[in-house]
Amino acid sequence: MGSRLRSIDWDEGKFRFIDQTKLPLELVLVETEDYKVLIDAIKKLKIRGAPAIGIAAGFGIYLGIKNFNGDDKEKLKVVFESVCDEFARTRPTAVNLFWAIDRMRKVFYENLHLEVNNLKDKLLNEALSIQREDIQMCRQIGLNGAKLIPDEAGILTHCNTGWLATGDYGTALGIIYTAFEQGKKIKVYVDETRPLLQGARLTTWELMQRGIETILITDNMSAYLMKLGKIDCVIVGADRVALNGDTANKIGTYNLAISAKYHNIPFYVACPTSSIDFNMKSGDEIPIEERGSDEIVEIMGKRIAPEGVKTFSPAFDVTPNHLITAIITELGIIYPPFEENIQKIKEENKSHD
Ligand SMILES: CSC[C@@H](O)[C@@H](O)C(=O)COP(=O)(O)O
Repeated sequence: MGSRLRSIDWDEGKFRFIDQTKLPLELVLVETEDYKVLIDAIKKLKIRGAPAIGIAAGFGIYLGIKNFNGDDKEKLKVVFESVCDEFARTRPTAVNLFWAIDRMRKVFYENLHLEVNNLKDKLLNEALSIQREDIQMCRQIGLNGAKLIPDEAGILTHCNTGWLATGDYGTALGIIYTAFEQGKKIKVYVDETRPLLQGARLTTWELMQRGIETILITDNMSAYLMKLGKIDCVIVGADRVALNGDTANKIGTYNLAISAKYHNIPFYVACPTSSIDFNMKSGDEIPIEERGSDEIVEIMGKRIAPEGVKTFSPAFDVTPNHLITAIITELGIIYPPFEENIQKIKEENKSHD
């Protein structure tokens, strides 16, 4: 473990994570060598946030084959593929999960000729690289995006995109942290983010620990705050960005983008390039996760709606590209026309393969 607490980490042969469902009331650390614990943690949002899910899947796939005995490669392939499938079925929207699974698969098949223990080592190294690269990408996103934050800005953010949701630092929150470290006096308005309250529980907790001025609002207050002139920019994260810039993020992001456009306020998306789905032409193709009715009819386990009420609970929405001012990545700030400029990033990515 490094000197600073991370939401997910690899510590002397064990995977360790903060159970985010318990925050901010309790800081519970879970240590495991069982990949099934990670599958359950991702499904239940104990580990959450697109980059964090991808990193967890990398380590989880390694743990899933770590105890494989013998040298029967055909059997090993079957176990490996079934573990990958289990991770792929946890949550459908964040592309970082599938990106990480693809990276683990590539390393597995490229090294299948090796002795099984060496192959396992290669997989662990790849998981560690995914984690290390995410931390570097977040740091760079922070530096790139902080340039867009004016001094004394009122910033509105949604859901949680901080160190809890990533390898470290965060994406949208990483930008806020960097601007703050640069001495900018900022105020951050945090949407509570129903149904699971990632804003109220997690983002406020992170920001207040850093001493940043934090103002919690309920999700239905944002348009009014914009009208009052309190918001200079909106910054959110992303679970999947399509080639044309359409962006899936936590449900409620689309409302914010519409309100921001109406009030002429810049609307920024911050994400690593691992959140860009270079195979998806537009946001219409992005699979949107639907979650159980319990998350709507209850708040923190307490029932608030009548028994038998029907619910609809999409976990994400898609913000169309024309509502987005810029997409801030580790490789730089992408402005419209997104189609053309994301294509350029794709070419750059290919040359790194
Ligand atoms: C850096 S995290 C970016 C996104 O994953 C985040 O904004 C978000 O929508 C998370 O949703 P969650 O359902 O909490 O995993």
